[in-house]
Amino acid sequence: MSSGKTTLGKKLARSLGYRFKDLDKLIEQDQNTDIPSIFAEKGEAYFRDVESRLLKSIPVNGSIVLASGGGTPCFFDNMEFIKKLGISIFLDVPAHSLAKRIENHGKDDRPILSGAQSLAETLQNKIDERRPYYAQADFSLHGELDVTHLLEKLKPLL
Ligand SMILES: Nc1ncnc2c1ncn2[C@@H]1O[C@H](COP(=O)(O)OP(=O)(O)OP(=O)(O)O)[C@@H](O)[C@H]1O
Ligand SMILES: O=C(O)C1=C[C@@H](O)[C@@H](O)[C@H](O)C1
Ligand SMILES: [Mg+2]
Repeated sequence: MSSGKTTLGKKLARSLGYRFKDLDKLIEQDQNTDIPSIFAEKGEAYFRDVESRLLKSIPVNGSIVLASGGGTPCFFDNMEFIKKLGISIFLDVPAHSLAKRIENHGKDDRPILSGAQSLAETLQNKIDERRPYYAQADFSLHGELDVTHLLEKLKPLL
């Protein structure tokens, strides 16, 4: 949820000479519609099934940088699969910064946040609930650094 997966993922892919894939985009292409419509028309359980199926269609060790969805690691055995896929990175950004990024973005395109009374509080609750999954990533980075510094921190780890 605005932690910077797409921004960093694209730059990282370019610097490694890998392809970049975004799981949310793959889902929208597969379903021929956008994510809010999938949630509204088919429900979250359906979305999570599609998300897991498409995650598992990514080739292991395929020279790909994949940006997952914000909830991807937290359902089914997805995190186990992600760990088999390659190196996993958790971009750890505090809830108040995520809330600012989402407010600036201005579009209500995240069904799991829509209608939230306090964006920062809802994000904090989600992060608390999901941290046990995110914490299984091979590396955690403080995602508030600018993207150039994030890349510098990452490159020696890969
Ligand atoms: N390292 C960073 N520091 C500050 N702002 C950033 C950073 N990385 C990304 N952003 C900004 O945060 C917003 C979300 O970035 P991005 O789309 O890369 O996140 P995401 O994790 O892919 O989000 P989503 O959950 O929508 O897929 C954008 O406005 C982007 O410019
Ligand atoms: O955090 C989540 O559960 C989500 C994040 C987005 O990337 C999308 O995958 C979808 O909106 C759900
Ligand atoms: Mg993204």
